[in-house]
Amino acid sequence: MSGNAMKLVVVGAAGRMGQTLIRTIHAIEGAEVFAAIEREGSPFVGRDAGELAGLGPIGVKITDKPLEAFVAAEGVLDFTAPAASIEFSGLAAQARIVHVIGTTGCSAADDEKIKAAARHARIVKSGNMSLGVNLLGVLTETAARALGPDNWDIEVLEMHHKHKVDAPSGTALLLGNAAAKGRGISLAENSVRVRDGHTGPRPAGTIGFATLRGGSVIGDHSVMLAGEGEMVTLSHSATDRSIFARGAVQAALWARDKKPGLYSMLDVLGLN
Ligand SMILES: NC(=O)C1=CN([C@@H]2O[C@H](COP(=O)(O)OP(=O)(O)OC[C@H]3O[C@@H](n4cnc5c(N)ncnc54)[C@H](OP(=O)(O)O)[C@@H]3O)[C@@H](O)[C@H]2O)C=CC1
Ligand SMILES: O=C(O)C1=N[C@H](C(=O)O)C[C@H](O)C1
Repeated sequence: MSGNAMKLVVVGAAGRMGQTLIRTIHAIEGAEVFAAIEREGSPFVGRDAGELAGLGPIGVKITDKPLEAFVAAEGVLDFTAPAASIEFSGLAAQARIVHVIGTTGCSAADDEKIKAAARHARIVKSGNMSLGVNLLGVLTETAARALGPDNWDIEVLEMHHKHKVDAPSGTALLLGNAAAKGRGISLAENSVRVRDGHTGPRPAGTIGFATLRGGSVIGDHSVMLAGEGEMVTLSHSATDRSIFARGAVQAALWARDKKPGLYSMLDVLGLN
């Protein structure tokens, strides 16, 4: 670890992404696991974060005191749940630090609160922190713009592990938004999120979503552009959660010298 290593707090440190983040930060020269947080009453409070993540002890005990950790740190990596991420964004604003939010399933009202916190915190939020998916978003926007709505129908298909609690996935919505941007329309006004029973024919110009859940799938996404007699499919398959963790650390390092504001992974990766 270098003397200038960025001091990072991992919230939700015992979760699937929390443990992956601990391992990833530990392996990166320019970053340091400064603190690890779980909720009050969690059985993991008091445990060594490295030991829990399979690294062996790293001398960082999991606590339930986020503000104490934030005021002495430079950034927080947050893959938890919407209510928790809103609370953490307020604390990151108080501490004037970087807040990287990977949490999905936030409502429009949640996003407004995060935007308000970004007046004082440097927040990077994305439904997917991987380079591959963000490139897929750019390709989706280009394809949607080139093919147009008259003869091409767009469907976004995703599959995740059986523990996932939100649908469609944050990535599916990111890709749907990219398609909508390519077409110059609003996703909220043109999406079909559920189909069941006698649905009637497909409304022209809509963007459809289909959700599959099962097993241990880390995250598979396809954007299908279906035309008359042909189909273009753009896909991404995640085979290791470290792709999200590496992206989150890259986002924190990128935001270290930025002004307060709300940024996306497209800003971090220079794809905007
Ligand atoms: N943007 C991206 O690239 C990615 C986003 N994600 C998203 O990240 C989120 C987490 O996913 P995953 O790791 O699989 O989920 P997990 O359920 O495995 O982990 C979430 C962790 O956060 C903890 N937590 C919840 N609330 C709080 C709180 N108030 N304070 C402290 N800790 C809290 C949970 O504790 P407890 O169990 O006690 O509730 C749990 O340990 C999801 O929204 C998922 O969609 C996942 C991968 C990539
Ligand atoms: O919950 C997950 O696991 C994942 N969530 C993110 C999403 O909702 O898109 C990103 C990734 O696909 C894994």
